[in-house]
Amino acid sequence: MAEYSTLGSVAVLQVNNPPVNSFSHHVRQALVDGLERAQRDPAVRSIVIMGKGRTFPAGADIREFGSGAAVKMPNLLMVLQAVDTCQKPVVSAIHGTALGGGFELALASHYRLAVPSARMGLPEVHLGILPGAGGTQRLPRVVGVKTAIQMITSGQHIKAQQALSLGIVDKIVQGDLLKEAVSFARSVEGRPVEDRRISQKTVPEADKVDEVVEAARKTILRKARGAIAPMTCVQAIQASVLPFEAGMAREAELMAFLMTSWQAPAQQYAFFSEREVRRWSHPRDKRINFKTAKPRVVKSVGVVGAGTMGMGITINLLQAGLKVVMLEVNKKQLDKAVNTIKKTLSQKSASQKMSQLTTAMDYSQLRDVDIVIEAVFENMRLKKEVFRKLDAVTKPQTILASNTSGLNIDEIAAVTKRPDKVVGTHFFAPANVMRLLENIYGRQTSPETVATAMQLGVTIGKVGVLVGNCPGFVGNRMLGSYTAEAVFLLEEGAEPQDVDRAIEEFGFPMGPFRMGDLSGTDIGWKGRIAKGLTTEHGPPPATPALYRRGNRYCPLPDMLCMKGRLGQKTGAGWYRYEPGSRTALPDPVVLQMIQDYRQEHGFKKRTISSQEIVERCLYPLINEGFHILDEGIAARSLDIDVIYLFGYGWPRHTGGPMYYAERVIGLEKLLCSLETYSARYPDHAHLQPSPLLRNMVAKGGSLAALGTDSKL
Ligand SMILES: C/C=C(\C)C(=O)SCCNC(=O)CCNC(=O)[C@H](O)C(C)(C)COP(=O)(O)OP(=O)(O)OC[C@H]1O[C@@H](n2cnc3c(N)ncnc32)[C@H](O)[C@@H]1OP(=O)(O)O
Repeated sequence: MAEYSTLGSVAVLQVNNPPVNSFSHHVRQALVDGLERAQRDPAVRSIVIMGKGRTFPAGADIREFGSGAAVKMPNLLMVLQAVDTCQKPVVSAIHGTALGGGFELALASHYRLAVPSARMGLPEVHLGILPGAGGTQRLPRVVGVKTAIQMITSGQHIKAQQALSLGIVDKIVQGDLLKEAVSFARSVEGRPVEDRRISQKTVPEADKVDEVVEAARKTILRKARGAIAPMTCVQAIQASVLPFEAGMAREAELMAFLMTSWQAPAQQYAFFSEREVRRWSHPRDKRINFKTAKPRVVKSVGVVGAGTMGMGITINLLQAGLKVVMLEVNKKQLDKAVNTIKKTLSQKSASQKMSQLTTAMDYSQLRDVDIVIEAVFENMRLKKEVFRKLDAVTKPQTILASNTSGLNIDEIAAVTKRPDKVVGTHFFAPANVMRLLENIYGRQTSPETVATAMQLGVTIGKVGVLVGNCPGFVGNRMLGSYTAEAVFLLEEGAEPQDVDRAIEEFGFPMGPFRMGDLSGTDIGWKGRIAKGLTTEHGPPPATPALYRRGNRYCPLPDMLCMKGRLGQKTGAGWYRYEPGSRTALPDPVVLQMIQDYRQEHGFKKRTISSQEIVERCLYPLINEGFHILDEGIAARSLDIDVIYLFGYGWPRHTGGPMYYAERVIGLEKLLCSLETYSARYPDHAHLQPSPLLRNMVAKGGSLAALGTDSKL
């Protein structure tokens, strides 16, 4: 609701709809009623609108989308029209986050005040829609088309000070917002409101709009990678040079197009899933969950290993205000890491944050920390050695976490006397940037330990997802079938750039080969050597070239590594790189290597369509997701989707692999395609449809229902 009160001549409307004061139907109704009441009351000469509790309205109620409540009158447009055309000055007083419809409400007001900590913006693009309550028409009238495009297509929030510089906010107020707003409202009483109406202004430099739009188009199309909302936002902004009513009509038309697209619900699903993962449960025992398990307090963290991952994790922990003891046995590496950490932390807070960091070369210095995150090389023997030492030196309550990307947590835990306090915390590189934290539940991990790892994720600003223990966990296990199929495509006739192009056109920031070059082609190679699938000098003795342990195997990635082509770091991998450049250039040497290989093994080169590339790479990945759900490694399909959205660059506008499978491809079609491909390639095991997928197609049922139905 919106609470109505008066303070002398000022009517105050306070939106009260926790947690974020969104514009649910009852709020819209209360605002319209409040405005009418204020208009009617001769004693009222000005109106203040603000939010109660933590924030100014953060936009429309996204939970209403697609339901009757969203279209129930009055809609938001009517509320904003009432504000804009009000005869008495309306002042929006902003604190917290004025987002989406909330920011649009502020723009429809005649004056805007903000506290210094306030932030504002139009993030609708992240929900697959556009600011459809006049945001695409009013914002350019204040800041110009170029800035409006930047703000609306990025969805970024800006701070109060920047809003002031851009002319969005009239004044930044210190102290009590209500008091300040009421006093400001009094000061503008009696002044004409006509020239305060943004809707009646014209767009600055309107004659240059086509030029600006054209310049923005290329960048936006490249960045959007298949998402339709960003460019549709631009089209709406372009219409802001028309008379206001005509621009609003165009905005409404484009909004209707986006609202009815398949991408909007996918992005709204992504929004809620990102938050839903916080309500975790044990994948196989739903009685153990975020409500029943209590985390331990974590104030200090040990990090073992000062390589790329250890360094990134340390930065992340320091940024969150935690005390860190970073252990590295190699002094040179330790010094290098400290320098990099210092440089990476923001200038403003570097010295304060660095004072929270202790470096160590001796394990005994980790004795008092609350949790240790091991981030040494991905090698079981080494990890076991580290865990034995940690178990010996740390206090009994200390939780021991491994940043393994796929090794067996139970095997690591077994070398300690506290397997209940061992957990997997899989960070993604760069660890101080990537939002995903895949937490792994071992067989003996206690609920308290899991709750602590999940809470630590929240503390350090990660999106934490809890999964069970299996090789590669969820993310890398699914990725395995994707990369395997990508190299099989090379055998048949595709070139690395064909595969990458198709996957990037689908929406990934990078295809598998460019990604391989970035992370280092030797990472997978070392893993295959460790598993005995290959050696540093070629296939193990007496191994058929194209098979390992009965499974189809493509040795092309091993051959690449044997040539010393380890990716960007060696200037050559699947592509070549000019010195100092990260641009992947197709390399005749690699193409020849692939061609020779095809000839040697009797593969006949054929042209492979982008559609086949996408299906062959992504369908097995999704299929593995069904296996994972079936085995209870992930509790819900949304957990898998969030892992892929936040850790693997899966395009957000498709909702994530499992959402995409069910809502966009359709399970029946997915099954049919997998059956077709597996009939064509009977020895590609990952193309064999999962029993769960077959079952769901045969019996019906949704992935969402699967997540909420406890298997126990
Ligand atoms: C047409 C369309 C129009 C006019 C629009 O306005 S579209 C909506 C535009 N606004 C947004 O996209 C804002 C979305 N919300 C956020 O960015 C953040 O929630 C926040 C910055 C406002 C607050 O962040 P934080 O403090 O981290 O809190 P959470 O993100 O965890 O959110 C708390 C709970 O509130 C729910 N929520 C948030 N925004 C909305 C909303 N607009 N409608 C409905 N519900 C919303 C969110 O899901 C959390 O719920 P729980 O998970 O706690 O149940």
